Amino acid sequence: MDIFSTLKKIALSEKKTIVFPEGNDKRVLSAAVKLANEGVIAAILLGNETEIGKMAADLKLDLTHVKIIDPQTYGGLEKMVAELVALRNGKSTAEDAKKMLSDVSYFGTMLVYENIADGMVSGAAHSTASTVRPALQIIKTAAGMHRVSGSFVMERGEEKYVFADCAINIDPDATTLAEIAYQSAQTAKMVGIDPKVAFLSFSTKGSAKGAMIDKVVEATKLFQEKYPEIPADGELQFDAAFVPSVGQSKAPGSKVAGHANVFVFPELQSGNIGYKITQRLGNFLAVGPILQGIAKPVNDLSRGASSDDVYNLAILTAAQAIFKD
Ligand SMILES: CC(C)(COP(=O)(O)OP(=O)(O)OC[C@H]1O[C@@H](n2cnc3c(N)ncnc32)[C@H](O)[C@@H]1OP(=O)(O)O)[C@@H](O)C(=O)NCCC(=O)NCCS
Ligand SMILES: CC(=O)OP(=O)(O)O
Repeated sequence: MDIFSTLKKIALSEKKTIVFPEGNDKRVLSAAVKLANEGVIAAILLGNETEIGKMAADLKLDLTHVKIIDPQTYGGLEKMVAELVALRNGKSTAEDAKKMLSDVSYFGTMLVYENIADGMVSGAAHSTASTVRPALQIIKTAAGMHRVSGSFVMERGEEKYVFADCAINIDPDATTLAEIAYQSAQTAKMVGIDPKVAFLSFSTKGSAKGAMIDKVVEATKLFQEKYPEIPADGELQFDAAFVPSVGQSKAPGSKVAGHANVFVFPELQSGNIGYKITQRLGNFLAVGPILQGIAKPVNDLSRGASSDDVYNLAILTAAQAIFKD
């Protein structure tokens, strides 16, 4: 069974509420309505009811099963402002908080914070930075985690992989890289992949030298010390990590080289470029960025996302909410 059919079964077992701040985006509206009509989630759309109603009529969508909240007329706004001020702990005044909440990303994130929604999916029309910053400030990291990161689940037929960090940490240090690898291994387990983690580089086992490679070697060592139960190796070039014959020749004796399924990129440029090449040239389904290491599920979309991508990411978000309980 493909990953998303499995996750959909999980999501159907306990209906979670997902908020979609971009309620007036056609891709988001279609996906949210479809999921709500199928009974997979309870959907909250943010936006103006009349505008969303018109769009739904044009798209011939039935809004019976979705809830629309208009942030402009929301009755709980004063309470939300007070909560946000308290949460920001001296960093934002009531005036700042009101301004922040006029941004749907902040408003939606606060609905998750207040447990009105179990998770949020946004980013089809907003940059990753503006989607994710509220989550970092309000929801914060999960217990024991220090940084939130962003992975993609890549799927093509029977081939299933996790790529990270493709979205958040611009130039992680070795400690953060090791934490990203742990979070990615957890994401892999959630989607039914038995993780084998490769710390990627342009060097395999000392074939090149320099500070960039030292960081990857250090991250691998930290990870292996902390999580000896999860197979991991580095530094590995992608071919050594992925192709069994190349892995054997470049990293003989490695249990991971040639068989990796969780790919940890050394920094964000390679991670973001790497997933987009795999998606666009390799025709892989790319679902994410999935925020990892965060206390509650909030997930971002690429602005290039299709309605199917929104649909899949919302299913994954609902499954994350179930796993967290
Ligand atoms: C994610 C990102 C927006 C955060 O940047 P930022 O808002 O400038 O970060 P700041 O340093 O101002 O931090 C804002 C808050 O988030 C927290 N934060 C930042 N990065 C974090 C991370 N990776 N994990 C957890 N918390 C983080 C900070 O601690 C801070 O919290 P505070 O306000 O309570 O003190 C930034 O790292 C970024 O732009 N990343 C790349 C996004 C991108 O373009 N990706 C490519 C497309 S997917
Ligand atoms: C994940 C990602 O690259 O997002 P966007 O395409 O919106 O920048």
